[in-house]
Amino acid sequence: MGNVVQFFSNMAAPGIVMDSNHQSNYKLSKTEKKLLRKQIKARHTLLRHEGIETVSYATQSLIVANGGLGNQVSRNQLLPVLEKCGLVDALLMPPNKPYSCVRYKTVEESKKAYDTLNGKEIVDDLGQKIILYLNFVEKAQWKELGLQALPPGLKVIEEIISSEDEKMLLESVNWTEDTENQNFQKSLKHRRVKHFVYEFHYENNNVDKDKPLPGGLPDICESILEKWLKEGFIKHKPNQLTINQYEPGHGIPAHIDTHSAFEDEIISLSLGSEIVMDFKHPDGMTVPVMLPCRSLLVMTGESRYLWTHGITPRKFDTVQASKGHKSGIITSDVEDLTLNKRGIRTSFTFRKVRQTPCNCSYPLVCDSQMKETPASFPESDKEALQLEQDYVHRVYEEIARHFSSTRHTPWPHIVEFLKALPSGSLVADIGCGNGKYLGINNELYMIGCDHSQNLVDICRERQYQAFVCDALAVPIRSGSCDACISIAVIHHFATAERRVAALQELVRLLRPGGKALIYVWAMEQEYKKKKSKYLRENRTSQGMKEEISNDASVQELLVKQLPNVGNQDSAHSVSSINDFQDGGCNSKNVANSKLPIHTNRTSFHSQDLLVPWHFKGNPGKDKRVEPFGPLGSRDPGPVFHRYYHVFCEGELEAACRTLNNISILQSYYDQGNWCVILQKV
Ligand SMILES: O=C(O)CCC(=O)C(=O)O
Ligand SMILES: [Fe+2]
Ligand SMILES: [Zn+2]
Repeated sequence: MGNVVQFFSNMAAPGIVMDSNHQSNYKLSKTEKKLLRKQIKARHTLLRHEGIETVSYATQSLIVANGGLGNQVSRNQLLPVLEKCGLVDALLMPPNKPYSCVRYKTVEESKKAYDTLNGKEIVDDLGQKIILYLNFVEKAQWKELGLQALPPGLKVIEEIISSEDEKMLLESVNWTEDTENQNFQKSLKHRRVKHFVYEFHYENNNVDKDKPLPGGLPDICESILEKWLKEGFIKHKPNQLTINQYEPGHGIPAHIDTHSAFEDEIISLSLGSEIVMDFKHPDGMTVPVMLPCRSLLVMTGESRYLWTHGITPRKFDTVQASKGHKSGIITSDVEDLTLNKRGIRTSFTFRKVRQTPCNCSYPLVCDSQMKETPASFPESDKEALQLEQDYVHRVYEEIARHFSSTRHTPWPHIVEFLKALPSGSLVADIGCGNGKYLGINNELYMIGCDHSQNLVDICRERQYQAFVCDALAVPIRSGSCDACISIAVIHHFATAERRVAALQELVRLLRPGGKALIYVWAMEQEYKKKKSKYLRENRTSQGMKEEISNDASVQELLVKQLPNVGNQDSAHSVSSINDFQDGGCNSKNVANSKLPIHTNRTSFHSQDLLVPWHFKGNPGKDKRVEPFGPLGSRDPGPVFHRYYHVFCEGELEAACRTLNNISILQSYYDQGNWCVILQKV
């Protein structure tokens, strides 16, 4: 039970010398052979269960199997052992994992550790003996190691009930639909459902708290729940039950159980047959989890509130072939996968109906915390900042990994600019995102910054220099940069003053003669009779296409529009935008103070708007069959909205012209963007 894996049973083995380059010049003793076998087994287990690839040549970093927090080995115990072999640069100990990762200052030191610590016995926190097995890895990196973990807060408890209880529970379900006193039962397109105590309405994903159904929980459940509570498997007693029955080929669309309807802990008992349930993070990561027959799935915290869960309608599941792997994640180890024919699965999902609004830490997916008012046009600097925080900063933080996965092709004109800079130039990328321009020209010293910590983390994982900061206050000394780039950043500032301030900040960084390249999204998506790639349908073209492919699937969004409470005259920032204009755009956007939601792949109708970011699942595989999302949309992933101010022709140039000490070297249109190259004089 629990998800801690003990890699190997303990065995008494001496610390023998094993050279990583391998030793065929002498015969291994029986004990040495056994140790070698165990060490190789550790490599396989790391790969299969954790997706960690070890390497057969010496590097600075080692994975220490069995030396992990999940094995009750504390840092205090492990570090001194490791330090006997050399200077430890870093020791990563991921939570609940039966391994850790150590990086030495030099390869010599890590080789020494490999040679002397393999098979070494240490004593864990509970006084038990643990044997360490070490293997080299390319890099010590916790983020990468974490990819194959169960969603935080998720547990699968195997064999929670006996086969007799399982039989009894299955027999207690009366699926006949005729009697009056039947609990609310429906045959949905892709499964049968029955509710107890409160009906769950799939139309609005909520329960009617004032209208409990006649009869309570089935008696047999009452006693089982009491037992689980006593044994500590669950923290509170549920008061609602949904029974789902899935024939092979049935499924349930990916969804998050409505926050406002139920408390934190949601549990589901699997009966009759095992099944694979998919958990998805809004960033796009999917974790398939095997739910064995007679196991209890416990979803709490992040796994309950932020991740969606669902069962793909299909007749076979891809499962781990290796014996002994019952519950838990299905890894993508192609050598260990097989097909498993589904049987009829009946699940008992118990939940506790919530009486007070949810105050979880995931406001972006929490219906209790959703803003009553959609974003409106800012009427003060304070409101502008709030708008940027809610509709730019927070959103990028949440979507960072998914966003990054759609940002890989650098735009040619920007590459050209960077390649033309003299070698040795110091260049700052202000709003660097995932760092896709930071490695374009190795002759430059490039440094990136972004407001999103998660995006900066991605840059650092790629070995780029990046830090978190606000583009209005960049902690770089004035006049120190030979060049700056600002790609798709300035359009996220919500007032003309703030956009100018962001431009001013770029200029401040430049030395006299230094150049800045600025890109902003254009209001005109059709220019000189040519539609931008954003408007064009071609989904396979290269270049900037990938930048918008994610948004492209989104059609009109059904977003509640509030009555217009805005005061048109007060949108003073917009009039100042219009002061900059050379013409062409009008101030339509001021007519209504609430921000319109843009329909992706269509022309813009307003300069200030919200652009949806839609988490897209795996389309072929994961067809949704019932409306499940909060807005009745087909996609279960949350939709995030990013604020944009799209620039009219001449507007960026006009904004630049308000700055002192600059000259505009070039101004052009590039695939739906207005672009300026300016120089500090
Ligand atoms: O079948 C299951 O285990 C889960 C059912 C479920 O997620 C639900 O009814 O909300
Ligand atoms: Fe659910
Ligand atoms: Zn919530």
